[in-house]
Amino acid sequence: MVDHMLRVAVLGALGRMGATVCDAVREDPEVELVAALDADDSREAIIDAGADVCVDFTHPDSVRTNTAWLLKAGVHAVVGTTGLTDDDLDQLRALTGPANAVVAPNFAIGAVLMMELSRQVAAHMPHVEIIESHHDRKVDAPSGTALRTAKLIAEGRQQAIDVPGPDGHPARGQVTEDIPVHSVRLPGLVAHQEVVFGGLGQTLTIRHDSIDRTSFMPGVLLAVKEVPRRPGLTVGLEHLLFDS
Ligand SMILES: NC(=O)c1ccc[n+]([C@@H]2O[C@H](COP(=O)([O-])OP(=O)(O)OC[C@H]3O[C@@H](n4cnc5c(N)ncnc54)[C@H](O)[C@@H]3O)[C@@H](O)[C@H]2O)c1
Ligand SMILES: O=C(O)C1=N[C@H](C(=O)O)CCC1
Repeated sequence: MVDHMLRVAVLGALGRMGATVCDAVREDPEVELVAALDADDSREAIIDAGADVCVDFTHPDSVRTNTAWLLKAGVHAVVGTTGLTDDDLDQLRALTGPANAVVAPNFAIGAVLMMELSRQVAAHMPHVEIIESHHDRKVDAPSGTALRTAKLIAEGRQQAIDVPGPDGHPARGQVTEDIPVHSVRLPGLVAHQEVVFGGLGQTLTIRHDSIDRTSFMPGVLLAVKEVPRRPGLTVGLEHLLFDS
């Protein structure tokens, strides 16, 4: 357990999210920014700075090795970068022990609620498609949030009586967990998602919009403060919000 002000490092500090996280950490009196690193910097600086926790908002290609390195080095990891597969998560889980990790595809509280509500609705309205819309500099599609939403909806659908049959979904988005996901990439957008359910003579749409990257900061700071006391790997911010 940490008995001093929590020392925080940020990987990806020059990026859109990393720079916003650095500002948020600097403004929070309970935590201290001790290292702000980007692609050209050595990760050893995290150790040299005595960081307790490192936040990763880098790139889907680097997040696996960054997180494995942090856990082996005994630094708690808060990971917002998308692209980790279930196999990656299993491998990272096996590396926890010296340190813990919280991985979340979306740190916005509203997005977490959108995903949880979608899981609940899917038990009653299993016919569903996802439309996710992001800024045009985003490197991955579908978004991590959409993939996680599909996984949670698949869990919810297991409670449903009227499960949709395998009708193919021809050429309509990328099908994941038997759910078509449509990805829109446009300048002017930040991060948005609609989960559209259809039933007999009715639809239900759950929509979340991040209109500014500050929307993710309360969730990131919560994870930074919680990760030292959450043993192992925690996937999804909902566990920090809803689990006792
Ligand atoms: N979980 C969430 O709430 C959430 C929110 C927004 C974005 N994201 C995800 O965060 C990631 C980053 O998004 P962004 O918009 O900030 O991207 P970005 O391209 O603006 O920033 C990424 C930064 O990481 C740096 N970088 C790349 N490899 C690195 C490495 N090995 N070590 C250190 N720095 C490295 C880049 O130089 C860049 O400055 C994406 O995967 C995105 O999907 C997640
Ligand atoms: O801007 C991004 O990139 C975002 N990525 C996450 C995702 O892929 O779900 C979260 C929202 C913003």
